[in-house]
Amino acid sequence: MTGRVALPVVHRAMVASLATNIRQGGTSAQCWKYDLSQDRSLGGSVRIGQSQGSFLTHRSTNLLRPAAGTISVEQDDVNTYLPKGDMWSVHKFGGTCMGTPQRIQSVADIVLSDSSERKLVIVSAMSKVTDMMYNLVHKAQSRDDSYMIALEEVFEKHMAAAKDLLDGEDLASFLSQLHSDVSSLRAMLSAIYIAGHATESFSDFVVGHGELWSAQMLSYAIKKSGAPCSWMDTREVLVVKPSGPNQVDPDYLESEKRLQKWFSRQPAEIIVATGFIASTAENIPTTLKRDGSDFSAAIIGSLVRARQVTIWTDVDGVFSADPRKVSEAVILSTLSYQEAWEMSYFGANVLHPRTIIPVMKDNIPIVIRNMFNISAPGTMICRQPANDNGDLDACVKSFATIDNLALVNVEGTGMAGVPGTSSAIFSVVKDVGANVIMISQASSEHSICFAVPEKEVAAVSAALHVRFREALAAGRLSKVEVINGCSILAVVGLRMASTPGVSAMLFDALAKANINVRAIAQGCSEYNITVVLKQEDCVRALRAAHSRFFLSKTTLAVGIIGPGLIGGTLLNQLKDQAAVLKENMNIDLRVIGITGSSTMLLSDTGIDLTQWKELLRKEAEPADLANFVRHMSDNHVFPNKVLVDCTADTSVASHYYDWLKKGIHVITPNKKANSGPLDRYLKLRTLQRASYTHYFYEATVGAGLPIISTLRGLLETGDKILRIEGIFSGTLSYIFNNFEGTRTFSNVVAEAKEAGYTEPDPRDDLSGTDVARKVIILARESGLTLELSDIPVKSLVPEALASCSSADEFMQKLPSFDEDWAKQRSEAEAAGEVLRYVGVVDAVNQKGQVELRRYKRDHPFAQLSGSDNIIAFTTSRYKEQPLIVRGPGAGAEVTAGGVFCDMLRLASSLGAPS
Ligand SMILES: NC(=O)c1ccc[n+]([C@@H]2O[C@H](COP(=O)([O-])OP(=O)(O)OC[C@H]3O[C@@H](n4cnc5c(N)ncnc54)[C@H](O)[C@@H]3O)[C@@H](O)[C@H]2O)c1
Ligand SMILES: N[C@@H](CCO)C(=O)O
Ligand code: NA
Repeated sequence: MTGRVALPVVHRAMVASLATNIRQGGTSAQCWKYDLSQDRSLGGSVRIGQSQGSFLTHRSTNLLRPAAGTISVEQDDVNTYLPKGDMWSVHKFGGTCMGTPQRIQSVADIVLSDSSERKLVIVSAMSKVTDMMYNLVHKAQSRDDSYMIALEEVFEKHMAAAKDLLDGEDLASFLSQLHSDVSSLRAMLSAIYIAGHATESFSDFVVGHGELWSAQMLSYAIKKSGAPCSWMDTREVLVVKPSGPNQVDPDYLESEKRLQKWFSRQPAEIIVATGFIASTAENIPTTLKRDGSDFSAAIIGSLVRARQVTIWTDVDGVFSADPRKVSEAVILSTLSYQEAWEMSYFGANVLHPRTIIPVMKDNIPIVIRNMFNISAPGTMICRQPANDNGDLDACVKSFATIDNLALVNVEGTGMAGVPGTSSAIFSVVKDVGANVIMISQASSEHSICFAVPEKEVAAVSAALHVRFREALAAGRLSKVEVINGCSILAVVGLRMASTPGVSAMLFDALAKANINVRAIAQGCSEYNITVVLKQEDCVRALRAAHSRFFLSKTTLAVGIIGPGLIGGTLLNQLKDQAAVLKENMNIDLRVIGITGSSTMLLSDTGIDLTQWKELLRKEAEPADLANFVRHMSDNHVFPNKVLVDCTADTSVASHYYDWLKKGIHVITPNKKANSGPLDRYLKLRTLQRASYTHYFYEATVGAGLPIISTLRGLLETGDKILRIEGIFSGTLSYIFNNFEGTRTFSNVVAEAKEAGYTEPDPRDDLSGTDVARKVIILARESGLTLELSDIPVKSLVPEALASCSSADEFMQKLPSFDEDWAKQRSEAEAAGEVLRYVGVVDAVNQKGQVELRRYKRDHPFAQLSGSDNIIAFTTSRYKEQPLIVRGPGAGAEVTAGGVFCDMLRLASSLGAPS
């Protein structure tokens, strides 16, 4: 029948009515109507009747016009049109995603939430079903009649899932299909049982049912929401031909034709298609073999020129390294096809390279996403990711390892310049059926080395010895050597090509981790650098290399010694602030060790600071400072390490020199090193000045107050220090600020101890030693070469108590001296004065002094409160009026804050943003 339709200028609606006319004439042109009226990217030609009518889409006006005059439409010739291009989004859901009725419902929800105009959804069988189906075949052909029970289980599983998921007519029609499929399977299996043999196509026929059922269930689940959805048995569409053992090639032309035809019958907006299965050109059911469903998705994505193919799985995307080996591994946002390809070779759980080919030729991006964590954006695999920022470290995308390899080294002077040696070697390897994983030959041609799986190396070596017996005997070859126990570390990144310095960074990281490289290979494509090393070094190498490229350069591995009042407070401050620092300043602080005097806690990647106290109690090991330091220096994951000494211990302080020598930075509020023997101090400072390893100690004087940094600032800018004078003891400041006649002296001392101002032993404060240490520290910082013993100190510890064996005993006995103190105080008060304990650095006369003085009530030193320190710097520039720093100079929070500040100073000297 012929219809005649005039189309001078046709708007979309007109095309719809044209299609209606055709349909009324008896042609099934639904899809044509559908496409023409909705498809913005439509173009090309439609053969209608005798004449060739070209419909051109005018993209800006949405007008369709026939290229020439009037078109006669003849029903038989109406070509259906499969829309292609931007509007198609292809999704693939694997077995795990289809594991339960609830998950199938979630899959339906994900599909429905995709706003693409058209969606093609490829599904695998419900999880475990493919194995169950193979097992049916296996049982039947082994004449094990329990295949019948196993078939019943398959039936039950799908019936139960369908009953959970569907209802009403949908359920009824699915179950009736399931019944009928199971009957034919029963017949097929019985035939296999009788024959005792299943051909590949019989087996493929049986196995493919898992996908048929899951696709139908999902399409019903989607339809429930009212969305137009059809399901597709891809055996009607996908045509493949065998191309090797366990491998098939798609026949794109034939598949496309069949897809067109299929679509003309069922032009739904959403199509759920079976993954994994296909048919031969002769319509015999077959499968796409390994990774079949991903492959189906890629082929179909290419057939419809999809906008994107999304592979849904149960991981957030592709990691930069195996996260079981590298806890720092990150999800990559993009990968090029080549990179994905390289990585899949190295066993990264990406995609089979074959899967990438169909989409790669059309530049269709593949996105790998986690169906159980929809908020994760996943990894996009596309042509050339656009996130290049020009950084060296951005050139490397990922790291992978292969274990259980052996290197074979064929060496000898007779190889150089002799064509055919390598051909002879590798034909031997081929003949024993071994797989060569990498090859390296230096240009001197004296040796060829290659890696094979360890289990194949004995055969390879034996065959080489036979083949080269004469050459070995004649000395032309000196040896055929096998090195067992090797691993490969592969570094993958498209942009390594043409970026100088990448391999230097890699090898530097390996060298710093003290890892010996046995062999190296880099193809001239430069996508991959392969390094062979000892298997036992492999994970360490992987971590060291990964951290070099992926960790922020201002990542600091921190070891805390002495988690007492200050150390503990610091740990809590780090816990609260770490995330902010990382987010805002890219400073990544990881506490990888905490040691007290009896126990220590170690971690390779970072201790959970929300529970450091518990962990230190429960999971700690006996403290051992040498092991603790070894743990820090042996860690090659982190680019920088710092030990923070929060003890008051002299022996801990005596190690700073060695630590700095090892390249470990040191930060401390402990005064012992800087106020200890002068020669040691000078040696330490000389080393500090000569190296790029840092030593910071701001909290040793005035706790968190900027005393050391102020002094440094003055000196470094050329100012001359004349005198530093002040109240340097938080404890003694507190005591004399509060000893006003209302409480006894010993009570006030106890309060200061309680408030955390005192040294672990308050006698260190009362004796003036603590102040003397601070005076020495500032004096030495100003260039004076004084020993602690050079400072005359007025001790406030009653002579009788100096020999108390403990701080507790001292505190208990202190009240007996309260009367003396009360007397001193009243005498001062009577004179309108207060008692203040002061320290002085007299730079002009090169000396220091610590004493208890009386000051008039209106003197600045008399105005302090709490644990205030006040330090006055008189210098050439600040001569008339000294520069004064004042504020709380003791206490847990301010001191820990001062130590923390030093850590950030360190980070900033390592390059953190300001
Ligand atoms: N408290 C303050 O206001 C203040 C102010 C500035 C500086 N500081 C200095 O801070 C340091 C710590 O003071 P604190 O008040 O926290 O003392 P603390 O006694 O509360 O803590 C010291 C911790 O170090 C541990 N320790 C001692 N020797 C050790 C060793 N060899 N190995 C490992 N751990 C060891 C102790 O067990 C204790 O847990 C001292 O050097 C002190 O001078 C304190
Ligand atoms: N015990 C010291 C701590 C600060 O170094 C003081 O009281 O000042
Ligand atoms: Na300070």
